[in-house]
Amino acid sequence: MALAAPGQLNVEEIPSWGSRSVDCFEKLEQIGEGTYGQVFMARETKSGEIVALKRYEWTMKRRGMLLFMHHVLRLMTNINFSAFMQFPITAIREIKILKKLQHENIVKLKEIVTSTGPENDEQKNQDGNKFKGGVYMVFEYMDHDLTGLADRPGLRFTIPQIKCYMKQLLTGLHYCHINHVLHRDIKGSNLLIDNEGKLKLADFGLARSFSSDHGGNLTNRVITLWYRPPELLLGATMYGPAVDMWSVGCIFAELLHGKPILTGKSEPEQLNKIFELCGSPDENNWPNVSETPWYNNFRPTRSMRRRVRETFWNFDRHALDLLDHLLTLDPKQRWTAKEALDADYFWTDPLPCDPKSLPKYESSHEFQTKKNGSSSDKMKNKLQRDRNYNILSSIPACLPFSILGELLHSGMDLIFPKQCTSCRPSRYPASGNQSGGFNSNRGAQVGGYSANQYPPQGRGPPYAGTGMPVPGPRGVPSGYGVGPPNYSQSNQYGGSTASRGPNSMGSNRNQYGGWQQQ
Ligand SMILES: Nc1ncnc2c1ncn2[C@@H]1O[C@H](COP(=O)(O)OP(=O)(O)OP(=O)(O)O)[C@@H](O)[C@H]1O
Repeated sequence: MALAAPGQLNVEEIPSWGSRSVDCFEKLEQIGEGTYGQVFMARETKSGEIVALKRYEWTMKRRGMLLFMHHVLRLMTNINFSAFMQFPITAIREIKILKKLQHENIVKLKEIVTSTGPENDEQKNQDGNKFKGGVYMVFEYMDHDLTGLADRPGLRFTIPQIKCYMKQLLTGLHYCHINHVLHRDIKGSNLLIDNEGKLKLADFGLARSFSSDHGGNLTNRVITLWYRPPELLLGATMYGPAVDMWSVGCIFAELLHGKPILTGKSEPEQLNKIFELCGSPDENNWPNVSETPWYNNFRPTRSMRRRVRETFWNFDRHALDLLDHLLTLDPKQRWTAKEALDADYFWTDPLPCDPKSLPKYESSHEFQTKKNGSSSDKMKNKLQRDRNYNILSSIPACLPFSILGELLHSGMDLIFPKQCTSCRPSRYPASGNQSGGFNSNRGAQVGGYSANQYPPQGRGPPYAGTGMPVPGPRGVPSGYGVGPPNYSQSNQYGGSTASRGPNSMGSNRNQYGGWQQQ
């Protein structure tokens, strides 16, 4: 059998997904810890190809439910799961959606492999009812995630580099949105980057399909708190791609500012921080906001004015313009991915750099950078807290049927066109120069990035009116209710010269890599 070239696992030669054992791979190192299991760097023994294995382990005590899930799985993924029926819903979603999405800015799911049976006799004797073993999703290996990369001591992102990453993020997201998929968990640790400078969206465990005529009833407790838009925090259950665009705005500001900008520790606090920065919502800046389910519970008692431009006065005008349109309270007025890609920011000097010109770093994932910074016990506890905070960890216990309903619905309205072609010590400080045209100069302008941590993912307990505390977001001091956020005014990089010259990410402003629009 011919050896697979890197990036080309022998998927075609594999009879069917799920039929191979994980023993075909040699485990090298743990690189991630997610809600349901770990992520490992591994080598396929035959081909030598390096991949990432995301392991799902789930036990289910009730056989009826198990059989039901098996049926659902078969219906939704066309994969025969008979050998490994214990499987979380988030994984079903991820597989189903990733099988359909094929794009250079979306991580490639290559195969699914299994490990059947109990892991050891002790476990087996403890509870004979449990179904043990695991299911592993085999992904192309990516050297970094954005959070891990940005956490590297001394690493500075330049403005062309930030533009390059942002452009790829928007490109991948645009592809998702035109294919009616909402990601619903855009954050740094879900943006994978390889040593070729390619950025890819990952972790589609919370993703779902949508249609424009969708009647609503989507869950509003999705998206990691710091990146969650105001409409979800106000209880909206009818929403669209704009939710992802808010997260993009948060990431963009974070890249330039040097640290996360909206770091609430609870949903009410998060809303308060949003209002302090973006102003209080009213019928003028957000028509029909008063109709959002929790508006009366959370509407600010005092009027606050929008302070985005004055807070980030040190960003250049094009960056500010883009940020202003992304961090727009009203989801209907928020820029789409396409509008953002058309923004002057990406078409003026310094232009986005060529991804290939980016430096090659040693592998860095959030899990590893955190592990290096803390004892392994602390790390375990922290990761456990994060997991507890993730709504998905509670699905089997309290929300199976509602989520399943949503899942089934998503199975019905998933619409794909026939041919879809279409970041802590002090990060990114200011230095260097700017260059125009095709920009391979990474030493140009830079933003700032400094110590802070991401919050745990997802949806916490109900919080209506109470400000119910949720597990803390990784060591962020509370600023709740004590006035505007304390943004440092650093890393100015203004003075762009307008230029529509050739762009390393594509020369025509309105052409995004051969996508099929719909
Ligand atoms: N293909 C990959 N290549 C390299 N690293 C990866 C890959 N996929 C995931 N990782 C690493 O593993 C981490 C966790 O992966 P992922 O977010 O998919 O798991 P998860 O269980 O959904 O996590 P969470 O519950 O935090 O959302 C990522 O942040 C990344 O560092």
